Amino acid sequence: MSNVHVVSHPLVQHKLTLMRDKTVSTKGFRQLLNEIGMLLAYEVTRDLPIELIEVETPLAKTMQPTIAGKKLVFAPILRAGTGFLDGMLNLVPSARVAHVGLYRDPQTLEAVEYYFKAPTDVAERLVIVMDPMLATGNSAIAALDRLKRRGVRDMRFVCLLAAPEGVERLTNAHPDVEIWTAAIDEKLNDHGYIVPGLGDAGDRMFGTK
Ligand SMILES: O=P(O)(O)OC[C@H]1O[C@H](OP(=O)(O)OP(=O)(O)O)[C@H](O)[C@@H]1O
Ligand SMILES: O=c1cc[nH]c(=O)[nH]1
Ligand SMILES: [Mg+2]
Repeated sequence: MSNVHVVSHPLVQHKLTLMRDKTVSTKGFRQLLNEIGMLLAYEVTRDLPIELIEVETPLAKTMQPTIAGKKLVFAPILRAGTGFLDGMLNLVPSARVAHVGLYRDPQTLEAVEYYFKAPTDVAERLVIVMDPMLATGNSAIAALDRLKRRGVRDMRFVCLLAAPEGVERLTNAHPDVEIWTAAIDEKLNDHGYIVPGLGDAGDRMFGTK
């Protein structure tokens, strides 16, 4: 799957293994997600274009690299996507933020929108959409659809865990959007949960179950 980048960095893999453990505390889970967010931000920005600009050091004028091209928007899918946000903003503090409020209907597994707020110039930016879980793909597809309706043309999707079904559906629905994930797990269960997975990311982050 050429659209998909599995981030195999040992730090990411180690932290993900810790997060899967059902005995990890809410505090620990949130902290790990934040740390992995930072590492995934590093990976998803790895190929950003650079250009040379002139800088004057105390010793000489010199041409040195700086990030060129579109500015960034981070777009967490509420709620669980916000778990990545602080870590990502630590690396790119000047990024703007778009909030995409979606919940997955537990019966139909359809994504239901309840909030959307994006920077006015979002269409001119590179948008990194983030959500720890890519299960059926319904939420990710709905978020990308919504941002495309706002005119966004350049997007990347970052998650922690994906199910093969979600990767396939997202890739078919949005072949122009590349995916970064720390792992692709075995399957979805009958309730649309990723197996072995890590359970319900939002509930584990916020202690709501
Ligand atoms: O690929 P899908 O089948 O759409 O499933 C993934 C979605 O499910 C979870 O959100 P949930 O609806 O539980 O909301 P929450 O983040 O507020 O807990 C998760 O954070 C994703 O957004
Ligand atoms: O395994 C899953 C699937 C959807 N949402 C989650 O939080 N976990
Ligand atoms: Mg949830």
